[in-house]
Amino acid sequence: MLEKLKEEVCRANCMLPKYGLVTFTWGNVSGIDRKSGLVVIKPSGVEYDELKPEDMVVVRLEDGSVVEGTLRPSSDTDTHLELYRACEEIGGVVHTHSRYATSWAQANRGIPALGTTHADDFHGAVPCTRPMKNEEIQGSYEAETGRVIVETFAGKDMMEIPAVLVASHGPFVWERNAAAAVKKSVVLEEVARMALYSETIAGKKLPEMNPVLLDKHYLRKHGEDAYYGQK
Ligand SMILES: O=C(CO)[C@@H](O)[C@@H](O)COP(=O)(O)O
Repeated sequence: MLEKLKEEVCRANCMLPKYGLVTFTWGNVSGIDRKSGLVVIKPSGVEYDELKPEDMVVVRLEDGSVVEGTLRPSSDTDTHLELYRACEEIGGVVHTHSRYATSWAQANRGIPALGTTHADDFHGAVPCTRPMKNEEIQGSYEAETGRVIVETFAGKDMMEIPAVLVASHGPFVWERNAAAAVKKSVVLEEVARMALYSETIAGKKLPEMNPVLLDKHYLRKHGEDAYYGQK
């Protein structure tokens, strides 16, 4: 079942250590097959260098039930599912505890858009969620995490800023497929690092960049009038 997607998702998971986004098994990638309503995700707690496509777990988008796989799915599966349910355009989701993005999350701060490196990929600051309430943490924690993310994006296009920092936790990133979501996670980590350095050099919390420059750079790469790269 979904052999190609399993291969893609397995490969995408193996990219996490390659790009320095994870320590031990602290991250997961999933991908969705919208036609069947099935999600393929990494098994929980398995070392990346041991992962094989056949180890991937297939779950139902509707209720998270496992339809194929002998291993337990990622502990963050319910958060991934909430994101897929909230936005039809999402095809892949990544969660890591990458050092710089997680540091901003632990500071309960979003990553401000300070320059064009950020604007090329994110059409504005990457937000940080509100802190979760005790009843949310004690309830269906992972699903509630997904709901708090979705709440953070109320009235916004999730594909224009395809990342969030969950307060006191870490980043979740989404894109049209699993590989693209990993690539976006690399960019997120890089802009998180740059924003930290920028504020350190300035010695203060910096204001957001000029919105005209933000639009210019974002729209060079996205939308109908994009002209970056080759046709
Ligand atoms: O948040 C954590 C650990 O605190 C998890 O995201 C991380 O270890 C990955 O877990 P899984 O191996 O995907 O279950």
